[in-house]
Amino acid sequence: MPATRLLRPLQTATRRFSSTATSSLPSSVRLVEVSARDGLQALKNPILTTSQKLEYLNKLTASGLTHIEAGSFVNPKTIPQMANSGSLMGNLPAGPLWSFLTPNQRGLDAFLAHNPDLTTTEIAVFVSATEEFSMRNLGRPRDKAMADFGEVVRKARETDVKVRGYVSMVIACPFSGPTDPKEVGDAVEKLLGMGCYEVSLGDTNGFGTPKTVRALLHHLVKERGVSVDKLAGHFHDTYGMAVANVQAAAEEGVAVFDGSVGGLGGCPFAGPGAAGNVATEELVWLFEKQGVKTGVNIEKLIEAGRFMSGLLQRQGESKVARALMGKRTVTQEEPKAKL
Ligand SMILES: CC(C)(COP(=O)([O-])OP(=O)([O-])OC[C@H]1O[C@@H](n2cnc3c(N)ncnc32)[C@H](O)[C@@H]1OP(=O)([O-])[O-])[C@@H](O)C(=O)NCCC(=O)NCCSC(=O)C[C@@](C)(O)CC(=O)[O-]
Repeated sequence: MPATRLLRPLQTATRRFSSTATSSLPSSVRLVEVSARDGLQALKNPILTTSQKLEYLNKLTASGLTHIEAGSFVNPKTIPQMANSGSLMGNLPAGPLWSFLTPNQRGLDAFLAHNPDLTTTEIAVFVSATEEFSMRNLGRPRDKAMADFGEVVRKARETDVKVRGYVSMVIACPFSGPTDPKEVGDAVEKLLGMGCYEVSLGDTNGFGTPKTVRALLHHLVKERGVSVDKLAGHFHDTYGMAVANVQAAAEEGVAVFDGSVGGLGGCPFAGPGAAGNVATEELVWLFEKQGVKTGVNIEKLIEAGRFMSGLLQRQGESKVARALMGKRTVTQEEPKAKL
């Protein structure tokens, strides 16, 4: 067969792929930085002081991030790293929206007791799509957790507190296997119905693949009519699939993604080996290289990651940060590329 005939289908396929991939991505995304909560919560030591955390949060703010989870009002005996979350309030830098995880009414009361500026702070509530993880993470069955959070959100909304929602184990659960997308849909609808402005879909153990992520979003958006504007992606990178899953979700219309600088973290109740979120550096690189605006300066973000690595005395997991710090990406055009 002549070479031109062999090339033609390939060129057509490439054209089709490029136009689909770029046209279906949003023009900008909002990144929600969770390293100061999800990233740190599993670490028993070193426990970071309030001033160390504030210095880190200032560096994150300087990078241009506009939405940052700063801490949680949870049991300090099980999550000692979050015990000083309240002391951050009042000293948070101007600019971002600051989020605090609250597991119950007591968490909301503690949040309010620290006189938060309600124009720049919010709480986040969290449920599980699976019964087993609900018991481990919240000590309550799903129905009870949802009913309790219904009251928390009602009271929060009465006092004009914005509430973000999370659903964990949206793809699969290490304790019960694959998650039925209908369970996720039920939880998402209940959280939105009670007054959460957005629900972040937690692939807590990183079991997702682009195929399962697309199937979940298809169920939520196409079959149940959930507005994609109300959804965020929260992908852990346990199996190295998080970037691929983010790309798939973005192509399905999701435009809000949680990330953790340096890929720090993991839920302490999600079983052994639960890894951190997709590194925020990877999110910035992935999107900016495809012309999708993040508003984040990657060099300043990497500087924040270096600072955190120094505090924790451990290397970050971000390949992008490592490449840019070590200038391993050197190609003909890369050194001149503006990031
Ligand atoms: C789940 C509860 C609240 C059970 O709290 P409970 O139902 O109230 O249970 P309890 O009454 O048996 O209380 C247990 C202990 O927690 C204390 N307590 C209770 N509530 C509070 C509070 N608000 N602030 C401070 N202390 C609290 C309470 O005082 C008691 O202390 P003790 O008497 O044993 O000394 C508690 O065990 C807890 O705070 N656990 C930590 C949960 C947590 O932080 N999980 C990780 C975050 S979720 C996550 O990472 C997933 C996510 C969001 O990232 C998305 C994803 O990746 O999928």
